[in-house]
Amino acid sequence: MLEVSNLDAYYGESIILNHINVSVPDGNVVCLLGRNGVGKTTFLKSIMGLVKTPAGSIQFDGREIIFQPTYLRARQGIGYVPQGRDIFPQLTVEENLLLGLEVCGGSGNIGEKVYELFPVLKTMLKRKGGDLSGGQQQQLAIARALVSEPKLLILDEPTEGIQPSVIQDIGNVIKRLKREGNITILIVEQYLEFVMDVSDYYYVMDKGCIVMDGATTELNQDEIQKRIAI
Ligand SMILES: Nc1ncnc2c1ncn2[C@@H]1O[C@H](COP(=O)(O)OP(=O)(O)OP(=O)(O)O)[C@@H](O)[C@H]1O
Repeated sequence: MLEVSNLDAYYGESIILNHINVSVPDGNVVCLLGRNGVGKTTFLKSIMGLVKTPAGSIQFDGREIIFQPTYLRARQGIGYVPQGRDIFPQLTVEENLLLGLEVCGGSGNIGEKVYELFPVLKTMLKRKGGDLSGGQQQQLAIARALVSEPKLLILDEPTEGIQPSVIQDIGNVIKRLKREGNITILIVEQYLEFVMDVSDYYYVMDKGCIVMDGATTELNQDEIQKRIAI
């Protein structure tokens, strides 16, 4: 589904990512772990075309996308939930969800599926996005990305600053989406238990390089904890 090879990324003249190789197979949930500031968000932004990537390859669904603008990457089926969620606080929940349709030109409807996955949103459609709790905003951001039925869903630290019961709800949604099988998921995350609960495969990043990877079932918690501890 997503094959990233020898990818470099820069902010101005500063190199942030160095020869990154990451593979996200069809139907899998893959997590990228690492300390603060090692380049995880930059990696996700590279996939979306939001940073300078002068070298390497990003193949999505068999097609090279590294030179494509962000809107085309989204239109081809990559849904992105950035860190901090980017909910529009003055718009209602429903209006925020409708914005998810803009990816495919603003046509279509919000499918019932989104409300099945996040029942809490259905009870809050007329509320302002800014009045929701952090956990509800995270659910709204994921729901908004799902409205356009992406093939690949990318989540940047979905558990950050969120209470445990909502983390569990989000984990259950990810597992359900995986079971149902129409989506592939890439998650940047620092919460190891969550990674172990939801993912098939993991990568660890340090100083802009991938330093470890493997199947989640074979993950050595102590070793990873050492690599991601601050
Ligand atoms: N817009 C920017 N301009 C210049 N440097 C940046 C910019 N955004 C991030 N950086 C730098 O790039 C490096 C990688 O940052 P990035 O946000 O990708 O790390 P991260 O692993 O996602 O960290 P965190 O978990 O804190 O989000 C850091 O040194 C950061 O200071």
